[in-house]
Amino acid sequence: MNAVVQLQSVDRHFGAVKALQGLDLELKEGEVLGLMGHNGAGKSTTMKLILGLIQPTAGAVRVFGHDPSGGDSAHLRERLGYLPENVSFYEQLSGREVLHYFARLKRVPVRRADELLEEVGLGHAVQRRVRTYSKGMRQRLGLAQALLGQPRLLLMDEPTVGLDPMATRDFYETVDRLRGQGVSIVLCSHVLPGIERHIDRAAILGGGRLLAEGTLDQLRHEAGLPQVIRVRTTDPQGVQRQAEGEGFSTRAVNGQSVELLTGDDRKLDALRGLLGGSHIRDLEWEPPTLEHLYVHFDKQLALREGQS
Ligand SMILES: Nc1ncnc2c1ncn2[C@@H]1O[C@H](COP(=O)(O)OP(=O)(O)OP(=O)(O)O)[C@@H](O)[C@H]1O
Repeated sequence: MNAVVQLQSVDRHFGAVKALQGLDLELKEGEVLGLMGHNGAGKSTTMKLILGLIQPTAGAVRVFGHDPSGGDSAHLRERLGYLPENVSFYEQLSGREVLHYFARLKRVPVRRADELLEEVGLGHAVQRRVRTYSKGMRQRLGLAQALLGQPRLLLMDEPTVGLDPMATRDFYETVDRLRGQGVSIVLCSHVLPGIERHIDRAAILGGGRLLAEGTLDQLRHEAGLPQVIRVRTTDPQGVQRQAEGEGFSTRAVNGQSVELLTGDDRKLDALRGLLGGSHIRDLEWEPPTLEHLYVHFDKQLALREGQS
């Protein structure tokens, strides 16, 4: 698979501020990357570098094999869709007028703009002025704008902020569909609710550096966080005794449930031991979520900074 985006040893300084230091990042065709990080971690700077809006202080940025701020930038932008964090439009125009305007800029037939307005669920409000739109409606209009022109690379900053649960679900369906069509996507955020199933890899930035990067499984492996098996039981003390006898850590929860903590290597042993008992009424297994992993890697950064 070809690399659509490639950042090699990228530094970006703003005066004394080292916004990015030695960043290596790659995105392949049809891949969805979640770019995570705390406020000021360097996410927007990374997006701006990929968009060619700014240049690296050191290192190289390549998008479809070209320098995004070089001579091919106009051509590259036709293959790019961007949803900025704070979408703002001409307030006096209607939703349709706004999207027609962007369609002309991107040389896309306005008919496509009308279809997109329907697809993002704004069909009923196309004639209304944007200044009457709610936050979620503006976000939907931003999405439609980003999707104009069938981009092959989509960069989205906090795409689900302001969207209600149905719109969030629709958004992820769109992400899945585009991924199926080979579009490469960067979803940039702190941590987005429900994002796990829709990304191939996550990259966690902190203090301008890449703290961790990989599939969810790779990140779980690297973090080595315990998996939690929560058991509802008629005999919590008995379950705790047995599990601890087998070498697992446990904790009691609300007198009816027990949580058993296990590493990935002993997960099946733990489950077998529990299912062999007769007092189990229900069982839930909770592997570390992306949010747990994010907190873990971010804490490690804080610890390192505390030590230095
Ligand atoms: N134009 C600029 N001038 C000076 N400093 C800047 C500029 N742009 C970004 N920075 C600094 O670079 C660092 C990274 O900023 P960036 O906007 O990339 O973070 P972010 O991860 O997108 O944060 P947030 O989640 O708050 O949007 C911050 O310390 C920020 O203050």
